[in-house]
Amino acid sequence: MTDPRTEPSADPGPLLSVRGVDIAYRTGRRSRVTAVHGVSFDLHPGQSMALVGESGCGKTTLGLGLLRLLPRNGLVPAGEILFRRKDGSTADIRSLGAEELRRFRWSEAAMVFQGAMNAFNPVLRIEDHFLDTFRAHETGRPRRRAEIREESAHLLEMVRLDPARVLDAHPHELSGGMRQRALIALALALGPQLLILDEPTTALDLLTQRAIVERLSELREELRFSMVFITHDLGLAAELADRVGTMYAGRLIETGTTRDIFYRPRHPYTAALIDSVPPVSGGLVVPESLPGGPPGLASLPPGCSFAPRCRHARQVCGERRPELEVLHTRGDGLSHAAACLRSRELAAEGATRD
Ligand SMILES: Nc1ncnc2c1ncn2[C@@H]1O[C@H](COP(=O)(O)OP(=O)(O)OP(=O)(O)O)[C@@H](O)[C@H]1O
Repeated sequence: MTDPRTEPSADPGPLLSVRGVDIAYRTGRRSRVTAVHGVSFDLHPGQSMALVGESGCGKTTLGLGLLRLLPRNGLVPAGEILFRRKDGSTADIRSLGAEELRRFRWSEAAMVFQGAMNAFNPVLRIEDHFLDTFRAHETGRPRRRAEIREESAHLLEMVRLDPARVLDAHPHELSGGMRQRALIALALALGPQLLILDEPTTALDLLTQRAIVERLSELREELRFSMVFITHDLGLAAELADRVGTMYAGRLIETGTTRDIFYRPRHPYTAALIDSVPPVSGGLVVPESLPGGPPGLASLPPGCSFAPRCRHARQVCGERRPELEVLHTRGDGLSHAAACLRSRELAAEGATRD
């Protein structure tokens, strides 16, 4: 578990500032479902934020929406996604034109998806993927192929792959772990300031997962990029992130430092999520798994979406929807906030974490 950097820095403000973002999917000519509701957070340079929550809570939708990579039926009908570019100017990703967006992706922010096989073109060699990426973003005179090959080799070495073996291979000739490493190298090719990773290691065995996660952490230290890390795996979140955001039914319902979330969760859902993970070591503790499932997007309950499953819910919870409320103020977007009407009361009773 890493601690957020506390020393004062020359931080010129957030790299990414997400304000009141809604993301929806069209489901018919006149119908749509809102998969992400009013999400706001700031991500400062060099920070790593994990987004956690059960399947279907909107993590992937949020990640895709931030870089405008949603499928054709996806849209971002509300909010701002402000990003401070390398030249110091700020862009609202929501309003970038197609060409600006093309230049923005890879060079400012890149995404690594789960299942690297689908991200590669099966008929192209790995070298060709690097070549295409570099060429697509060239502004001046085209660089020589040999020069690009050398740079690609360096990127592959960075993720601990042997370029001699990998550059000339087709994606199917590599193992899952090697493909995922190659994808990370490709995502880093143009020196992005932000990397969004969606379950990048889920399909891999534990040892491979661990090696990739360790390398990612080291690279983040070396290259100082920021990271949004989408995962089901709370262990990975604890290891890779200095901040965690819990999502439930499309909303961000708690955010804080990794320490806040794991040691002092203030939303009963976060607490239940943590309790549902069996401890790696220690005695026989029966995990208190969460009863029921998240609500359907089309039939969200009034009030707090978690209330029907919450053992601490009172009548008011079913009537009034809680906003994210700051419980502990810190700079650099590291405040601890929870969207629970009873969070202070429960904390005082010691009920959210005992
Ligand atoms: N292309 C789509 N069209 C319509 N609805 C979609 C589409 N993609 C996702 N959804 C819906 O949006 C909601 C959020 O899905 P999303 O994949 O973002 O959740 P998630 O938290 O990333 O889940 P997982 O961990 O399983 O990937 C789900 O209810 C899902 O059914």
